[in-house]
Amino acid sequence: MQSDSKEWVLDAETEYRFELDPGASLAIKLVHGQAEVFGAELAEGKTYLFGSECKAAIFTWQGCTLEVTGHASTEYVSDETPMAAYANLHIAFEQMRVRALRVVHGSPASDDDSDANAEPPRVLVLGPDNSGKTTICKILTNYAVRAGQNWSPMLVNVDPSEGGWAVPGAISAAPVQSPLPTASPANPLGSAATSAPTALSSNALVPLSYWYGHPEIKRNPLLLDRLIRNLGENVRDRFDGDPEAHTSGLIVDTPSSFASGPTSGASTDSRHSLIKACVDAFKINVILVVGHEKLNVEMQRLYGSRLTVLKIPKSGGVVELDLPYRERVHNYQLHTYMYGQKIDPPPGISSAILGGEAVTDLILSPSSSIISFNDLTLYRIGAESMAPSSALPIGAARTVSEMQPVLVDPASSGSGLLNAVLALIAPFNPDEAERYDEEILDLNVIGFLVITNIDIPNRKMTILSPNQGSFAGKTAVVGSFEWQE
Ligand SMILES: Nc1ncnc2c1ncn2[C@@H]1O[C@H](COP(=O)(O)OP(=O)(O)OP(=O)(O)O)[C@@H](O)[C@H]1O
Repeated sequence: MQSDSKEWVLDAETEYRFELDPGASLAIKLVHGQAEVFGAELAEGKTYLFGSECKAAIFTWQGCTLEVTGHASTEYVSDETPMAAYANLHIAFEQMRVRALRVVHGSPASDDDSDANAEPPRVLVLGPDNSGKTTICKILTNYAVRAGQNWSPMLVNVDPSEGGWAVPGAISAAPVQSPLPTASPANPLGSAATSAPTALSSNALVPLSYWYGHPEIKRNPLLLDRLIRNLGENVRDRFDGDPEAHTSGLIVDTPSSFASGPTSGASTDSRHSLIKACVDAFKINVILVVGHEKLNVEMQRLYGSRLTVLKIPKSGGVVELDLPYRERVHNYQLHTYMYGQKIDPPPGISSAILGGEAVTDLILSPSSSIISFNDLTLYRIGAESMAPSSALPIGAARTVSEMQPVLVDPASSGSGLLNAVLALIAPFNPDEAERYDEEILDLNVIGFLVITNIDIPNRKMTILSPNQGSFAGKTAVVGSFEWQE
């Protein structure tokens, strides 16, 4: 054992919780027994690295011994966890999947009458700030993937402040085939292949993303509503073409502002319409409300008659994340998107794995290219600062609607493009007759860029992107995220 390592012996159904300071890393080895990090099992004898201010827990059902090296700013063992309740939920969802698969295979109906309308679980997770929504989505997804039935549940993230697999500002969906690791808040849902084809990560996901561009939903709820519906339509298309994949179901992680209006500045109306957008778009049949009595009552009233609304316990381990922390996480996410993930192991640890991969496999080298202003067409959606429609005097019309794509001229000094994060958008419909004004809102993202320099006299700008390629003729959309190395 390393001299600065500590051994933790965990009883059955307890968890070791830790929090890391900026720059600190932690190496955890499962010495023996069984253990998992948010539903993903650890392999005995392997060392797992955590960094970038990660806050997480290693839970054990049967008991285990962990060897922990490095410095955690907070670490303790808790025997009060809601894991049994989450596991019961998983069992209920598993039964729904099995029943749905039986119907797809045309197997004879069992005694169970409900086979007639057997639907896989399509779950919406709601809850206030720091209730552990993302963690619950991850645990339920990981349990499904581990069930040994070849399930690949669709995990959907409609929280634009979170980033998920892409960069913050995007909402996305991906079918998950292998357990999602936890190593850093830079990729809370595991790593995606979008960042670069050279990312040889064996378990990289291929998410479908749409670009909202802002952290807060109140900025443009109409736009978010439309993007959620677009994402839902895409997911449904995928399911229609593959009824077996459909039986794995889906799990949707939402922003806290769907649950708690006043603090987030989101009106009750826009909260409710965004929840409804999710329920419609993903044909939700189960709503999970994490530890919030009032919201549970509200959801029961609105949806209780036609779908299952369940209140589930919040874990005492969930850490309150303040605004400066969230901003640092946005930076980690963008850095990871461009450069891959690098966590220096604590002294004395030479071989370790990061989220299931060898550390060196996760390093990328982005490309910086100078392009002409004419190469890339840039848009912003809606006017730059816009009061919600409801705040306009009655009868007043906007000159620019929330949904209108507005061309951005890099040559204008107030373009706000320096250091801006841009989403590169899939090509427009090649058939001119099929084109329409707001088409750009319905196109998915094919990559993200950052403008690192603007040279107005020479009409050129420098673009940082994960991989090389030409931008000529492409379209990108700017939001309110900025990033500087
Ligand atoms: N049992 C636990 N022990 C230690 N840390 C935990 C535990 N559960 C969750 N966390 C950590 O707490 C933080 C908040 O959790 P999570 O992101 O799941 O909450 P959320 O409700 O999705 O947050 P948001 O307010 O961003 O919507 C994360 O850093 C997560 O890793």
